Amino acid sequence: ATCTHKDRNDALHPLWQSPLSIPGGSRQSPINIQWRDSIYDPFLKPLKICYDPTTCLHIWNNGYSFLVEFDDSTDKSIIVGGPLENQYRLKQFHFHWGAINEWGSEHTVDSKFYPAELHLVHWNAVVYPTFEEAVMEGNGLAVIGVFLKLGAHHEGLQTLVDALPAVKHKDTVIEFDVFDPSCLIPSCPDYWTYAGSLTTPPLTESVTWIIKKKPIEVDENQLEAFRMLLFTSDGEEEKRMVDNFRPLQPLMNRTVRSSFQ
Ligand SMILES: CCCCNCC(=O)NCCc1ccc(S(N)(=O)=O)cc1
Ligand SMILES: [Zn+2]
Repeated sequence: ATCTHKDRNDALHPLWQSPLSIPGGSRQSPINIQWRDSIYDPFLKPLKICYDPTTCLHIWNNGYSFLVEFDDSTDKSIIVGGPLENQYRLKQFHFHWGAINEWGSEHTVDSKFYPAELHLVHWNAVVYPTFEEAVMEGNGLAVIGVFLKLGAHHEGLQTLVDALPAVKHKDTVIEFDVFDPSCLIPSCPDYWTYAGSLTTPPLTESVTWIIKKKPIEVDENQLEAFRMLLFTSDGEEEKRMVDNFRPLQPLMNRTVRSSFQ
């Protein structure tokens, strides 16, 4: 039988077979953001993003997505402000996407899916000695989510897309030594924020989510380039890396705040 819309997540990749959420999980991600239910918080500060492009290290295919990893041994690439009490160090960014443009993002806005979503992952090195420890703590991580929509060609993304054939298979890596991820973040300062979790194992409830209101535009060829990556290693039966997003999780007792009216 072919995968229907409902089954696609459960059948395609065991990782995303969700037991709804982890037992006892009260702040799981992703969620649907109902725009009219979000609450404007005038005390939210603007988010300050200061990245040093030379901290970029490499791109690797970890079998779930492709990650661009950064040297997080100093405070050279950080974010501060917004809903955050401390500054957070950039560790990596990655994407989630669909097999077709109708779906692919992890978060939805008023139940609308985008074809893809970018996650910029930061950790609280002020309070915790390592990323691994921060992953286990309620205020350990801050992830900026940016929606991708089908539209104009994205120049900045293209340098990344050009490198993807070199990381087609799981566990392949390529050096990538200068890239400024700010070029992937919309200039509009508006965002939603809520307390959530990692959307892949270990699914820990350690993430302050900062979801940008405005999407970035990418073209069809750039989305197709994501879809030619593989979940599988070289020599295994090929499985295209698509639909690597987790199903929506219950809001439970949470509010989503907005930085804008
Ligand atoms: C090499 C062994 C290290 C294990 N320890 C590393 C680890 O726990 N990593 C968790 C990584 C992760 C997962 C999901 C997101 S998302 N999609 O929520 O932004 C962000 C980051
Ligand atoms: Zn992610």
